Amino acid sequence: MDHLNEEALCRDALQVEAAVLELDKVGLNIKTEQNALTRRKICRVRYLHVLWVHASPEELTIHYVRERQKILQPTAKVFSLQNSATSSTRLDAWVQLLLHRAYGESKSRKKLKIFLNPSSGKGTAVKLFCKYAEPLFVAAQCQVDIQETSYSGQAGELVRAHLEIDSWDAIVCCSGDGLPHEVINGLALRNDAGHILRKIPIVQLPGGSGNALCVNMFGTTSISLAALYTIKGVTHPMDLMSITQGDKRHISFLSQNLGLLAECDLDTEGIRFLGGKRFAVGLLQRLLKPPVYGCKLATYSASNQCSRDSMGDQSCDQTKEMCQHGLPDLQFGTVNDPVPDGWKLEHLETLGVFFAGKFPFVDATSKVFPSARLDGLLDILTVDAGIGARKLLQLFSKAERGTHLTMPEAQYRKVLAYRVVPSRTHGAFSVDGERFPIKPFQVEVHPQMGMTLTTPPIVG
Ligand SMILES: Nc1ncnc2c1ncn2[C@@H]1O[C@H](COP(=O)(O)OP(=O)(O)OP(=O)(O)O)[C@@H](O)[C@H]1O
Repeated sequence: MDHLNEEALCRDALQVEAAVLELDKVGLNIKTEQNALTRRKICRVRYLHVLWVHASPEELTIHYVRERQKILQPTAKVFSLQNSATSSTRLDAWVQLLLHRAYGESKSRKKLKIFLNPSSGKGTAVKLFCKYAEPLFVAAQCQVDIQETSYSGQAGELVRAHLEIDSWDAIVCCSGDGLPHEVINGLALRNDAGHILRKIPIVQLPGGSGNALCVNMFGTTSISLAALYTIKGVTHPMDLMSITQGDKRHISFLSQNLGLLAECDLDTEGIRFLGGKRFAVGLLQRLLKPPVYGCKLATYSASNQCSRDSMGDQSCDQTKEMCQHGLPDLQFGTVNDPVPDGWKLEHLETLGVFFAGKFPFVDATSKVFPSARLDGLLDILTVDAGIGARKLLQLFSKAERGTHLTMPEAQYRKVLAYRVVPSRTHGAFSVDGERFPIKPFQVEVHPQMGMTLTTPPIVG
């Protein structure tokens, strides 16, 4: 390396013993010489994959991941600085530059509260976490506080009572969508719910059968990629919803699902070992004789009044102001109040599917709400039970790509709030994938009242 001295190197390159480390637009290039005369070997590491870097007077260590088929393997390279002429100031500046490019806007060395649900999905969440996610958090120097839940409700109790919750950079649920639902509802019971829900990102590592939060925010079902995106993720607000039923108020972040598709989820618990495939099995079992879930539907939509978009940030700011402490007041009252003026009433006597949601994907492969976004509105899909097996199958196979809305049988609405009064008293109704009783319910959106993490821009 004699031909390369420090002056000859630009600010982005660092000479260490037997190697030159260069930072270009997309990553770090480690150029090592094979022997004194011959070719150089170049190892390229994307900034996304750099987890941590630290330097002592003797050596420089770079922790990064190697990606093979969506599985990330943490690894480290150590470079001797013994005979290096590089000054410590320059070394520090280079390390800071690399860390800055590796993390961008994302906070490095996050403090993470991690809940593992041993009963999620096929029951492998804990094993998968230990094998594919934890080593990445360790290599990235995250402070992790890991808790395997012992019973349903424990994570909710803990986040409700925890005094120093403000110090967590994210709450990570290695689970299905039920545990994030539980955590959000635990936070919602705090006196400072409005502040905390808005501040602390809730993140999912895919450990269940649906894993919709992870798929929507990180675009993956790989647990190691989701762990990397948690390490490198940037904060992203999410709309939350209040659902009132009887005298209770719950918070929902994902969906409300009544009828055929809820049965495919809730009534297939016996074939849990199939993982995500149990939804498809449930659908095939019901295709020829889909259940009928007639209901009265009242909706308050963007066309009834100005849309949330045209209201700009106003409604969001109002929610912010209202909920600095506990939850905001309900704008449309509860399900026990008379239906507010100006709502549109429909009687869907032969309804088969009622599905309302806030994110495009409801599980890893079903893009039921292709136009759902952070707009303060809720998307609703209804399908009549009498459309026939062929059309039903066509509709749900198209939903994989979100192209089902071109079918006239798929009724799609965007609303600010709605109420459903089911005709039945038994059957399947789920909120964020969790079973709820079949009773009248009313839902309204709280724009940007929640927080999560999304993939950093350097994912490209
Ligand atoms: N240790 C535990 N034992 C039993 N149930 C638990 C435990 N910890 C959490 N739970 C409950 O398990 C329920 C389901 O959790 P989760 O969504 O993580 O799994 P899942 O139902 O398999 O996933 P999916 O929603 O993707 O199907 C939640 O209501 C949660 O409160």
